[in-house]
Amino acid sequence: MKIGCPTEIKPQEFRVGMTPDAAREAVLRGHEVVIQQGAGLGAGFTDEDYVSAGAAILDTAEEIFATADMIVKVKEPQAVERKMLRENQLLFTYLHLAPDPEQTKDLLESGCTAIAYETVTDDRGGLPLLAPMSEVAGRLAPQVGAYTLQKANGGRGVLMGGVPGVAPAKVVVIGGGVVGTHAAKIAAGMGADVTILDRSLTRLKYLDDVFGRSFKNQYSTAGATAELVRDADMVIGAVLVPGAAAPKLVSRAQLSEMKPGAVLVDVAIDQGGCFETSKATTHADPIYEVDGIMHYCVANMPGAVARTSTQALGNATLPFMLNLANKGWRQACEDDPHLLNGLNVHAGQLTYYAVGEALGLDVLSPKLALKQ
Ligand SMILES: NC(=O)C1=CN([C@@H]2O[C@H](COP(=O)(O)OP(=O)(O)OC[C@H]3O[C@@H](n4cnc5c(N)ncnc54)[C@H](O)[C@@H]3O)[C@@H](O)[C@H]2O)C=CC1
Ligand SMILES: CC(=O)C(=O)O
Ligand SMILES: [Mg+2]
Repeated sequence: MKIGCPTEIKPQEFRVGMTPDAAREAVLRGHEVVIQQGAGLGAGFTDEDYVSAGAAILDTAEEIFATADMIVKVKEPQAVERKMLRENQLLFTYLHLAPDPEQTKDLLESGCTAIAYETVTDDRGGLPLLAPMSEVAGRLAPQVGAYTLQKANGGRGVLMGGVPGVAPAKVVVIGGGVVGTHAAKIAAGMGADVTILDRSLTRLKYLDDVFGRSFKNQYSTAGATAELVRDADMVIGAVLVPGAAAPKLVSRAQLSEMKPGAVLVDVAIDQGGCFETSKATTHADPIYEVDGIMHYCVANMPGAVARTSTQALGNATLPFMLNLANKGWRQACEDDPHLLNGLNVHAGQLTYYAVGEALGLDVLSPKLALKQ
């Protein structure tokens, strides 16, 4: 198979879909790998690194999209990229279609087959291709939140860990999955007073067993959330209902009850955000204010630490990418129901129920898509 990896073009996105190591693994299995010139530079990989791994370098994205059987990326294809996708071409990347009707329409029109990293599953109920970026975004959230809390950045001027004689910042993390757990670990490590909310008791029990007293946890109800948010210096939004738009858990009206200069970090923004006032921002202009509350809502947070993120994502996608290349998408998905769960679009039809529900579109069963 010919595998193509273009340069990411989303603003301030420095990750790349394939590392030189991933390219080498594909070449060793007899595949042809084409990388867009300079695609790896943002993550610290030169064209020479890819050539040493056996890949070929092409000058433009047009050439990559025109020749590759499978496109491996990081972020959802942008409008100009969607125009280059072809019928029968396989796209393997993050998509986040539920909050994105325009992208969905373009992918359906392209006739491509699209497997979304964020809906591939594993046999422990996890999301193995979302997890590495959730780890990164979770660990980044208190870091960017702490910066936003600084007075000059619009925040309350509160130090995460406080100092002897002065209380630390109160951090509330809504959602105790991968993002939330990593966020809580780092925030607690910075000395903050941290509480995680989740609506899964099993998850809360796990957090309690593993993390003991380093942070508190509470069952997520509207009442508990409102009370904690009112008193918080920083709220980190980390919920997920897989494939679906994020539930709105903090309303605009609640902002007026919060402390002026408190910070909301909405990591769940790539699924539409879990605060009513969230709108996606970029690394170039990440922070905005609503009713005196600072919002950080960057939809591709891991791009800020592109090298760490590219390596972490590459480790997770590699076995799936190799299976897709070795067997073709149909056989690979037939053999692995977890990979089939990643199928979101095939030949003009949606194949993921939660996306169909969010966008009011018909869905073809993924199992039937395998036959088409
Ligand atoms: N902005 C960015 O750059 C990035 C965003 N993300 C996003 O972060 C979000 C979280 O991802 P993960 O932690 O990997 O998901 P996860 O599935 O590991 O955890 C989500 C948690 O939310 C909980 N939850 C669901 N509804 C809830 C509610 N109403 N109240 C409290 N808890 C609730 C679930 O029980 C689960 O424990 C996703 O939307 C993901 O796409 C992930 C990585 C990067
Ligand atoms: C998860 C995701 O969308 C990202 O890492 O950008
Ligand atoms: Mg994202």
